[in-house]
This record gives sequence, C-alpha cells and structure tokens, in this order.
Amino acid sequence: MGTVVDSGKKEANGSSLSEKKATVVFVLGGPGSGKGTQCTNIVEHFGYTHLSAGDLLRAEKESSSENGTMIQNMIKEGKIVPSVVTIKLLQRAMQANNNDKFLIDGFPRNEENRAAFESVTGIEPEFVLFLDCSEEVMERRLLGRNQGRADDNIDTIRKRFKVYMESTLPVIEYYNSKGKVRKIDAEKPVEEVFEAVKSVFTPLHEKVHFFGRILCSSKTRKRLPKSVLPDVPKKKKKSLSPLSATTPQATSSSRPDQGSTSDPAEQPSTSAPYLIPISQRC
Ligand SMILES: Nc1ncnc2c1ncn2[C@@H]1O[C@H](COP(=O)(O)OP(=O)(O)O)[C@@H](O)[C@H]1O
Ligand SMILES: Nc1ccn([C@H]2C[C@H](O)[C@@H](COP(=O)(O)OP(=O)(O)O)O2)c(=O)n1
Repeated sequence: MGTVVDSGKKEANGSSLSEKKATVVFVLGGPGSGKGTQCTNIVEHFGYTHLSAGDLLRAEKESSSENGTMIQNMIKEGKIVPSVVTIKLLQRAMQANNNDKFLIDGFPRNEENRAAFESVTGIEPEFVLFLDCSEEVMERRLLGRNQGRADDNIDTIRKRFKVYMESTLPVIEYYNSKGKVRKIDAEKPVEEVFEAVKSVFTPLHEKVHFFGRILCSSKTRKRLPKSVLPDVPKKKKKSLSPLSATTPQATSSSRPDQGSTSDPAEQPSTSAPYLIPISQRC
C-alpha cells in the first residue's frame, strides 16, 4: 500500500489486470485542487494503493533515456503525455502490487487517456472523485507548494489550467453523464474536505458492528450467498446503495443508523436489510 512509484518499474507478475478484478477510483480535479493530499488520507483510511500519474511520469523522466526528454518537455509545457506511455506505467504499477484497490490520481486527463485505458485494461472506474476548486485558490496553492517542481511557475500553471479546462473537464462531464462523478468542494480546509471524501468512500467499505450485527455495504451484500441474507424489499435496497447518491450528504443521510429515533433492535428484519447476524459475518 502507499504511493507506488518504484513498483511501476518492477516486472509485471504476469497476471492481467482484468484477471485481478481491480477496483479503481479515478481522482480528478485541477492542478493544486488537493488530489495528492486527499489520496494520502484515503490510503490511510481505506487501504487503497495510490498511483499518481504525475509521480509515475516524473520518476520515468528521471530513469528513461527513451522517453525522459519528451516527458520533461511535455510537463514543462503543461501538456499531456501520450497515453501509451502513461498507461504502460500505470499497468506495470498495478500488476506489480498485490492490492486490488487503486486510487488513480490525475488520470484520465483527456479523452485519449480515458478511451485507451478502458480498451487496454478493460477496467471501468467504480466512481470518479472530483475535487472542485476555483483557479484562484489552485493558483495560490501551487505557488506555495514548494516541492521544487519545474511546472509550479506562473507561466506553466496558466497552461495547465487551460489544458484542464479544455481536455480534463470533458472527461469529468463524460463520467458525470454516466452517474459516476462524486463531486467534493475542495476549497475548504484539508480536514473538512476529507470528511466529505470519507462519506463518499465509507458506504463502499463499511462493515460496522451495530446492535450485535454487522452492517454491510450493498457491494459486500452482493458477494454474500443468498442464504445468509434476509429478504429485502426492492425499494429499501435502492435507497441504501452507496453509489446511487451524487452528494456525500445524500449518501450518509440514507443510512439506516443515522437520523432514526426508533430502536433498530425492535424492528423487523426487512426494515434493516443490511444487518447480517454476526454468526454469518461477511
Ligand atoms: N484543502 C486544502 N486547503 C489548503 N491547502 C491545501 C488543501 N489541499 C491541498 N493543499 C495544499 O495545496 C498544495 C497542492 O495540493 P496537492 O495535493 O499537491 O494538489 P494536486 O495533487 O491536486 O496538484 C499543497 O501544498 C497542499 O499542501
Ligand atoms: N495523465 C497524466 C497526468 C499528468 N501528466 C503530466 C502533465 C501534468 O501537467 C503533469 C503534472 O501532473 P500532476 O497530476 O502530478 O500534477 P497537477 O495535478 O498538475 O498538480 O504531469 C500527464 O501528462 N498525463
């Protein structure tokens, strides 16, 4: 787990990504919106492996005689490196890692990235975490980032903003039209942004003890044998789906353990469809 840069250089272990059945979340937003910062928090909290396309490209620039100069020039001009290079790095990093949950940060950056990744790996993202932030705030953050990056100067920053508006926003729009975008207000302080991020990820991963039972997410529920699941009216199932809501608020308020004053232990099983007895733990 953790940020994978070096593992991108390791030999692939031979298993294809579709065989690995990887869960992928794309993390998008403008330069300086806080993608890397939030990914670090998500890794700690939810056990994902963080793959930053920018970090992988910067590492490749240092080590590759074949593509080094090209990558360096593209990054300095704020342009997007051809997919064939970036996807190879991402694929290698995923194959060399034992985890099956990946946060892919700063990718896909344009339509070419998106279509090529899908056709090469056969993977569609679980959802897209979109960190929404104004240029004014992003510019201020980038100029104060202080990581010695060649592209964090005002000329390149302006070029990166233009590329983001022209090439990356349409990709976010594409996923939005498929109901896959989880938009977060990224202008707030880091901790507040992460609270909103958590409420997007939690329903996908939660397994919470609740009145002597385990509260499972709808994803976990799908993997359970039918015999351990109580009958659930269709209407209830839908309202609890972690991916049905487009805002974190809507997701969390639909949870059965919040906002209810009645004792759930008193309720019939059909009113708490995701409560699985501990003896049948998932
Ligand atoms: N919510 C936030 N509020 C204030 N500063 C932030 C916030 N999120 C990130 N930063 C800072 O802004 C800069 C850019 O963040 P980073 O995570 O590197 O962005 P990105 O990966 O999107 O380019 C860093 O110096 C980081 O510490
Ligand atoms: N999918 C990608 C991601 C990044 N790049 C290049 C071009 C970007 O301007 C730089 C830096 O990207 P990175 O995601 O690290 O940083 P910012 O979001 O711009 O702050 O890397 C790319 O060519 N293709």
